[in-house]
Amino acid sequence: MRRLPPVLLEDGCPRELLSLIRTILAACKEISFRVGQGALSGVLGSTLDENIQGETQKKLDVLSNQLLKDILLESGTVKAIASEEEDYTVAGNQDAKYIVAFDPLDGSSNTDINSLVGTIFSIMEAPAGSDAADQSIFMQPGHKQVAAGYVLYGPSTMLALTTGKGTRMFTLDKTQGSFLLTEDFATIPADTNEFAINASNQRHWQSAMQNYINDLLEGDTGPRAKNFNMRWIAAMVGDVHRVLSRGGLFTYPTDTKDPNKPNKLRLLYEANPMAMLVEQAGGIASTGTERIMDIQPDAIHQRVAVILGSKNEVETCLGYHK
Ligand SMILES: O=P(O)(O)OC[C@H]1O[C@](O)(COP(=O)(O)O)[C@@H](O)[C@@H]1O
Ligand SMILES: [Mg+2]
Ligand SMILES: [Mg+2]
Repeated sequence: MRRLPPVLLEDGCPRELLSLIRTILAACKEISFRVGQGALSGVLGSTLDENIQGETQKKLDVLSNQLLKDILLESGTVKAIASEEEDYTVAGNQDAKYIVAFDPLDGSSNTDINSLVGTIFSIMEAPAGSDAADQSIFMQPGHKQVAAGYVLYGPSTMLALTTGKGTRMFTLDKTQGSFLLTEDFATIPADTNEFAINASNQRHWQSAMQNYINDLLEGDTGPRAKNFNMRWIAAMVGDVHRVLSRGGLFTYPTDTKDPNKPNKLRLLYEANPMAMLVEQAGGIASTGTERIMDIQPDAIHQRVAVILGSKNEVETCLGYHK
């Protein structure tokens, strides 16, 4: 089985970008080890702190963030970082070419139940001549990403990665510490009979999503004339992994549950990297009204509605939003 560096070099991936990706993966291997140790690691449970978004930080959120931040900044491979767990961006090496936005631990409510979690990352070039300390260097639409990926800490630790040449899956061989290529070009089937949504929010959804989900639930006796299955992992990284593996529609739509927070998922380090992975595997990623990767961000922790996955099913869902 092939290791990651030769696979990426063959694609024409610049050495500086490869080096940055390997640095991120070095931190992820450490996170994988700590997550795998579970209760033995002493880092299950919550801290007494909240992040800038008002969410209680899990000990593993803080640890994962610290590992990624320290390794990235010490390596000199990155000009600046933005993280879910950092209030503001953090300046790195002024001379480095790339900037990285990451969700150090996605699905952190799953940590205490030994269920799926992962790290999501998005890499862009810093604008020429920009200042590493300038927060606005991250205000670029997702189509500017040069690479995106996640590491899923599941029964096996897997990396899904794209540098714009398709989406590939690697599996961490823990006996030698290398990510080995296990699926060359992931392809999301255009049709599906599986969807993922947190249905407990149903009464707060907008009418378009209400109508779409109602029609799915009516199964073969309704307008869709087929039965659908539902899954919800409560970790976007796990739900998107399933979509990349066997298709499906995943959505976290706009809702009115909390008027100050109409959307849940964050654009820079959740929606954009997942959108790039999904599009590179033949799927679609939209807010309901626009392509996620065309959104011009205006804040580091900006949130967006997400509807992604199998092309034909997402298009059907988008039809309800017109
Ligand atoms: O609590 P809910 O409504 O099930 O939300 C789950 C969603 O929240 C998230 O866990 C948010 O990510 P974090 O754990 O990084 O804050 C998504 O991964 C997931 O899709
Ligand atoms: Mg997350
Ligand atoms: Mg997180």
